[in-house]
Amino acid sequence: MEQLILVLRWITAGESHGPALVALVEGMVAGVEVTSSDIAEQLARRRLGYGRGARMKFEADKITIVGGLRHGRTMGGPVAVEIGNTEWPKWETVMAADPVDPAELEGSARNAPLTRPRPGHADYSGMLKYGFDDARPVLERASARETAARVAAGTVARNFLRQVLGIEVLSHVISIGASEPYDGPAPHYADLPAIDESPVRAFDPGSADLMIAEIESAKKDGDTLGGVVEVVATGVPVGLGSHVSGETRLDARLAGALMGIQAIKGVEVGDGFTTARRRGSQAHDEMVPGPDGVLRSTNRAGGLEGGMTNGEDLRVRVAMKPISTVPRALSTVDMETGDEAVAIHQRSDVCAVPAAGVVAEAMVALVLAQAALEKFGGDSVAETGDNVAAYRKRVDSRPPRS
Ligand SMILES: Cc1cc2nc3c(=O)[nH]c(=O)nc-3n(C[C@H](O)[C@H](O)[C@H](O)COP(=O)(O)O)c2cc1C
Ligand SMILES: C=C(O[C@@H]1CC(C(=O)O)=C[C@@H](OP(=O)(O)O)[C@H]1O)C(=O)O
Repeated sequence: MEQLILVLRWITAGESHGPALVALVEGMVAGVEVTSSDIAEQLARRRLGYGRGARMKFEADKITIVGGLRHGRTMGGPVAVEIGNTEWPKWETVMAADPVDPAELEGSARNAPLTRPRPGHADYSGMLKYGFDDARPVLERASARETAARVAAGTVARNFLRQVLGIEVLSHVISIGASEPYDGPAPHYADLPAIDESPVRAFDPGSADLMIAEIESAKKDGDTLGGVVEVVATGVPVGLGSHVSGETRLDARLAGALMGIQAIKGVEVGDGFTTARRRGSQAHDEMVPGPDGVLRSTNRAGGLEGGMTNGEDLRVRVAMKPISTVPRALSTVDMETGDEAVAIHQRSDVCAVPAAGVVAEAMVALVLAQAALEKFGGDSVAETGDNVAAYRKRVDSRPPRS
């Protein structure tokens, strides 16, 4: 019989303009408190942000918990969440699952084939790879609407991390476009409500003003922007991940999950690229004995050494490229005629960096929850919690104190 290894896994399904998205989380222990309002709250955070397009204003995220929860707690089976697209009635014909009469598709711009691929989006490569004459089936799944499902899945992980390990995950925007990057201290979880209040999800109001000015200027010019977001996880125990192989290194797993977010083009762990320019004496986080164990005065490593967490706060940054549906449309080639053309540009976000931060939190939470379940095992919050407590006791006693 095939061996089943059930550590945490997640998957999403659904299209941007289909009836719904679905998120499935398998391998979560029983007893984690999760409610539909917890998921709704996280989804609402993803919709925030100055620079998002028209769709975010009129579309609501309609949640249905399909399985895995009873009376606000996980039961140990897969958690399935459906997020309805409230725009669906407008797309019922063009996105119908069953065959439609071609006559029904005629006469509506919405139903016309999309043959002018957007540089920077998945349209061109997807049309060639999958053999489509129309970019619709490619963009429907490439669209970052899918990130709503990831945030729903991430809510299960973040609730587990909070309840069993006391880990909190937050994010804040470092820069948008060419705005001067924020370089002050990393925020704490208690700062998250203020960050979410900021129209660009920035920690520092001065940096926020610069980001807003960038967005306004890009919008006026019919242009789009990317930016940089930092994710911070606090309360992380030492020893998640492993040094023993490339695929078990937690930095590699975090980078893979974060690069899997639409439009993310770079991941930096701790001071990353800045550290590459430093001398060793200025690059690492020296250790001194403290009353409760080893102390570090800096956290340039972002809480990761040798592919393992080192007990400091985890800090990772992602670089998002500018939105590829540029209103001042880019040059492309019409795939039907071979002629010069301008790319599809009906509507779009100008900048989705603040939302990408919430998605990045979800991915970090899922990877941390997976690493924690691998390390601590268990089938219930109580059992995993006991394992965590025993491990914490063991590591807290080292080194010996005088
Ligand atoms: C939260 C979020 C919102 C996005 N909104 C848009 C959008 O409105 N228009 C667009 O063209 N791309 C948008 N994108 C980016 C595209 O999904 C992305 O560029 C596309 O999938 C190709 O990215 P890739 O090169 O990383 O695969 C968004 C990305 C994220 C993370
Ligand atoms: C719908 C969401 O993001 C969408 C992501 C997206 C893209 O190409 O990635 C394109 C836009 O959709 P549309 O082309 O329908 O206007 C965004 O609104 C969402 O985040 O919920």
